[in-house]
Amino acid sequence: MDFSTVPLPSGKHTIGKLFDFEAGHRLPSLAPEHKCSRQHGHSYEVEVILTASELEDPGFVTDFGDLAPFKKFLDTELDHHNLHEIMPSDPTSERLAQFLAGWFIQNVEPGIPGRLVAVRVRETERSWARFDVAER
Ligand SMILES: Nc1nc2c(c(=O)[nH]1)N=C([C@H](O)[C@H](O)COP(=O)(O)OP(=O)(O)OP(=O)(O)O)CN2
Ligand SMILES: [Zn+2]
Repeated sequence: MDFSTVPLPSGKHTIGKLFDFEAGHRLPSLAPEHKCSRQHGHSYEVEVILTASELEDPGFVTDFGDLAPFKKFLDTELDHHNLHEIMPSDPTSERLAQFLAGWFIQNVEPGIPGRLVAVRVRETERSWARFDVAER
């Protein structure tokens, strides 16, 4: 069969990569009777989502392997830490997603062709928050 005539539609490529870490937190701004005001921990899952206007050889938005500095940051600075050491205000999933987007843009983006679109943070199997980076 000849597949050379299959048309390639115009559109945008998006990639994502999942990371995880374990950390403790509490949300002190909540009422004392709220369970999340007490110290507790989560197995956090973080997904970074990237796009690029054009693919780099051999057809990547960004080589998944080039996201290794983000994994190193999570492993050394967040894994088995208390998130209050890192974030000044209540470390909700929403704020954590925004903070991680900022760190990624500052420290990983300059060395890769892709641009960060969003960061999704999952605290539990059923709860997640996503921060969408504004158009740049
Ligand atoms: N919008 C948000 N709401 C809540 C956050 C948050 O970051 N953003 N965080 C919490 C707590 O951290 C809590 O640990 C997680 O909440 P919840 O989903 O209620 O956790 P459970 O697994 O215990 O949920 P159940 O459905 O009750 O089992 C609270 N809210
Ligand atoms: Zn929590």
